[in-house]
Amino acid sequence: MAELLTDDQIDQAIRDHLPEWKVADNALVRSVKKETFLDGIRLVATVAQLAESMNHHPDIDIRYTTITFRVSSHDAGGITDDDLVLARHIDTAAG
Ligand SMILES: C[C@H](O)[C@H](O)[C@H]1CNC2=NC(N)=NC(=O)C2=N1
Repeated sequence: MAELLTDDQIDQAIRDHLPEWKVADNALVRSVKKETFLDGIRLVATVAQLAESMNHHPDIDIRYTTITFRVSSHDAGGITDDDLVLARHIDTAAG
């Protein structure tokens, strides 16, 4: 199981690599606004494949064309490197 990151490590990672993300309730959170509902669903499907390949899964909230991803390591009870990696993959998929 990946090690929990410190608040400073998380803040540094957001500053350096994940500027679209914020920390809320011990998780990384980002919303993505797509042009259409189906564009959003396609993004969800892409992220789902990535998550399965990593065996690390985001919480996903779908509201019309806005998709919100919430990423944390359930087993570790907070934010780990696995979450940073998944967040980077989500950014790539989101375009
Ligand atoms: C049994 C299975 O490998 C675990 O439950 C995996 C599944 N996906 C997961 N996803 C996330 N975000 N955190 C986990 O701790 C986690 N654990």
